[in-house]
Amino acid sequence: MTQITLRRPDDWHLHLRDGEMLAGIAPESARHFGRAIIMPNLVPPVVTGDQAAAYRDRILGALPEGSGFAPLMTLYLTETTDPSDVAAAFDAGIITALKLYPAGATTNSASGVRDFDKVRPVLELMAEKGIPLCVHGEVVDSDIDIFDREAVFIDRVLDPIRRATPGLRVVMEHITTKQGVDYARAGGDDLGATITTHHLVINRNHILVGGIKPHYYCLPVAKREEHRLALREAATSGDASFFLGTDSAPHADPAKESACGCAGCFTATNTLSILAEVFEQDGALDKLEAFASRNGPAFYRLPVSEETVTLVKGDPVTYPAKIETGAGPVTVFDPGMPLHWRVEG
Ligand SMILES: NC(=O)N[C@@H](CC(=O)O)C(=O)O
Ligand SMILES: [Zn+2]
Ligand SMILES: [Zn+2]
Repeated sequence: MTQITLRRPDDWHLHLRDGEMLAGIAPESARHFGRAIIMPNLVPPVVTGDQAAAYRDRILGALPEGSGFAPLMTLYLTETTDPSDVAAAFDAGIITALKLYPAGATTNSASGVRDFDKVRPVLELMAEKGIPLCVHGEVVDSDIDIFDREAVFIDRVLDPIRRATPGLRVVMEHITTKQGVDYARAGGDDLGATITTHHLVINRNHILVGGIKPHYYCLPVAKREEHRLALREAATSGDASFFLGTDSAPHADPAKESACGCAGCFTATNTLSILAEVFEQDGALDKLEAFASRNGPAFYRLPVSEETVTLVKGDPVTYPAKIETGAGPVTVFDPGMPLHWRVEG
C-alpha cells in the first residue's frame, strides 16, 4: 500500500501549555489533528469552568488563521472542586472531561488529589452525567518502584474507585504496561485507555543505554520491551478500548537537558508519520483509523470527523529537529527510524 486515507485524527491527551510556549507549539497539533483533549496542568492549574473558558480562548487565539482545530477542555480535579461548577461548565459545553492527578505524580501535579473521599461528590456527579474522568494512573508512594507505579495504581486506587462509583466513565491515560492493557481491555464500555506515540516506539533501554537521553524521559516512564509489545498489540488491534492520546508535552530544552530534567516527550510534529510507520511494521495499517480517528470519539460520544487526511508513502519525510518558540527551543521526539509516510491535508 502506498497511500491511505483516514478520517481526520484527534488527540485525546495533549499539553498545549500557555503564553509563548502555546503560541509556538499550537500550530504543530493544529496542522494534522481535528480535536484534542487539553490537559489542565498549567501553573496554576485550570480548576474552574471560568478558567477553562478563558484558557480555551487563549488557545483559539494561538491557532493559525483559518484553523478548524477544536480544543476540548478539561478541569483539574482538586479536593476543593465544586460539583456545581463542574455541572455548569459541562452543561454549557465548556468542558469535556475532568483530569485526576494523584498529588505529586507528574509535572505540575501538586494540587492533585490525596484523599479520594474528598472528591466523592464530584465523582458521583460525573457518573450521573456521564462526564469522563481522565486519570494519570501512578501511585506516588516512595516505597513503590517507579516502574511498578502504574500496575500498583490499578489495584490500589483505580479499581476501588471504579467499584465505589458505578457508572463512572474513566480513561486510563497514557498506559505503559501489560497490566494497563489487560485492565482496560476487560473494563467494558465505561473504560477506555489512551496510548502515546512514543510508548509504541521506546522501551526503558532507549532512555538509559549508552548515556541518559532526557528527551526520552516522560511519565509514566517507558517500561520493559514486553510492555511496549503489549501496547503495540493493543493499539494495532482495533479494539475500541484503545485510542490515541499523544501526551505531547513540550518543555524547553534547558528544562529537559538538566541535572533534574522535566518529564515529557514532544511528538505533535511527527506523530502521524510515526504511527503510520508503526502500524505498517505490524501489518495493521487498516487499523490505524480505528486507533487515531474512530475509537476516541466513540468513547467520548462525539461524532467522527467529517474531514479526512491522506498519508502517502515515499522517500523518508523530513521534519524539524526542534521547534523554536518564544519560550525556547523544543526538541521533537526522535523515533530512531526513518519515516516514510507523509501527511497530506
Ligand atoms: N507525560 C509527561 O511526562 N509529562 C506531562 C504530564 C503528564 O502527562 O503526566 C507534562 O505536563 O509535562
Ligand atoms: Zn500524565
Ligand atoms: Zn500528559
